[in-house]
Amino acid sequence: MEKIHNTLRDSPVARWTALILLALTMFFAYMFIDVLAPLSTQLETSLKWSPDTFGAVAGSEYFLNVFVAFLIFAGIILDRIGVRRSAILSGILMVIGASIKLYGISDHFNAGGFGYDFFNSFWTGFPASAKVACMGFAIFGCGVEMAGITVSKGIVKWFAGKELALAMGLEMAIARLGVFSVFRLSPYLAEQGGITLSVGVGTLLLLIGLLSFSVYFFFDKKLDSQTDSLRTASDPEEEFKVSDLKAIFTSKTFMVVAGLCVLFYSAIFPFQKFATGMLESRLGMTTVEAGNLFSYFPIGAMILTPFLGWFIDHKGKAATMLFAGSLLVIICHLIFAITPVENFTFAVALGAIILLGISFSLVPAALWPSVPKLVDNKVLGSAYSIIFWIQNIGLMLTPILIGWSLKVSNPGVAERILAGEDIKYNYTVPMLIFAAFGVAALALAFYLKVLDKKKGYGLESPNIRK
Ligand SMILES: N[C@@H](Cc1c[nH]cn1)C(=O)NCC(=O)O
Repeated sequence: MEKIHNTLRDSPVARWTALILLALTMFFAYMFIDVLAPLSTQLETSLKWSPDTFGAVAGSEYFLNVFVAFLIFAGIILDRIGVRRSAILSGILMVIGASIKLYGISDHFNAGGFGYDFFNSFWTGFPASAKVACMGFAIFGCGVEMAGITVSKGIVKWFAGKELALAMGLEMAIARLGVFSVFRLSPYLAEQGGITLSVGVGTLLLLIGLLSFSVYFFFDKKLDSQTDSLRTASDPEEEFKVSDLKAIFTSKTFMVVAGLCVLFYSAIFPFQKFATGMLESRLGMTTVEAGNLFSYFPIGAMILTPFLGWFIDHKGKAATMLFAGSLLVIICHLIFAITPVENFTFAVALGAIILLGISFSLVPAALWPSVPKLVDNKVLGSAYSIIFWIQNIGLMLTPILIGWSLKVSNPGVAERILAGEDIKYNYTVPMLIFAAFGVAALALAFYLKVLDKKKGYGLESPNIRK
């Protein structure tokens, strides 16, 4: 049979190359998200960032997305201007935000450089370095979340009806590799040239990411021109209208998925920021050792996610995976929270980290490819942006809550560390809070299974139809 109607997405080489270009930027973006995560101890001694300051900086990534609702606009922008332009815009935002954060923690700024006096003149309990870092991280956060929804819509554009979940799984695997790399690299770089070197390298890598998005731009343009020329007058592309968003907000199932997403991810991403400190404290390790141990978490997720993506493409069972992943997150956080000191060995910690890695494969592999089953393609960018927006509320508040709970459940410890004493925080209360998020996510995962069975969304069905 002669093949007609071929576009670039029908060529495996072209669509996998497009995926690699998108994923490479996300690799660098995820590195930057956690570049300070393994350095909480150094930040406390060198820049006087107490746990609540550290938590606030971690949460600041989401400030503009949540309060200015940038993510909602980002979804509308994406649905209006398309994947390639949205990718470039998000890449530029990431580079600008990262550069501001780098300036805030730099020796130059903290030795009285431009703007220091101003940022040091108000709310003196919060260091000037942290204020500028928050500003930069908030702008970076707009970029990274916009990039996240853009990449998701981009993958659907290239892989719908093909290896969609596998492609999404691979993109996430590459992002997890970024987290693994930064947990290894950041403490090492900080040891060699200080925290500025770690953040400086992270910023430079984001520039390379922007370059990768720029190359993707041309692939996307070519695909669009081919798709447009194949489109017939009787089959015009459906125009996006803001009023279409009503269907998303009024879908109960969509809201359950969004709720599950915010609860699950609140037990994961904010935990990444505190995990190194927790392991240092519970196992009496150095920062480098704790960073190395925790790096098995993203590696576990990296290995498993594409396989689970393949499984969902061919066999389905996404809703069951969401349930299993939520259950595992509870077990792991409870292990960290309540295992007695004498039983909390390296092996126990490693086992819990690997289990958490499995959980972090099950939920993302199942969640993101399920969204196109719940909404129309013309509002897909907005659907991802609304889920990310709801997720960002949790990701913003949780590190603040955890930093605060760590401080109040350890009265006087921050002051004694600042005075030079070598003592550690007790992480029981923060870890119980993380476990509680898991319990709530499990309840929603169960409800989602019930809804799917009743309404037949096909969440348990394979993506590839034979
Ligand atoms: N919100 C995005 C991107 C992100 C990563 N860390 C903080 N924000 C997201 O959740 N992506 C999905 C994933 O599983 O990485």
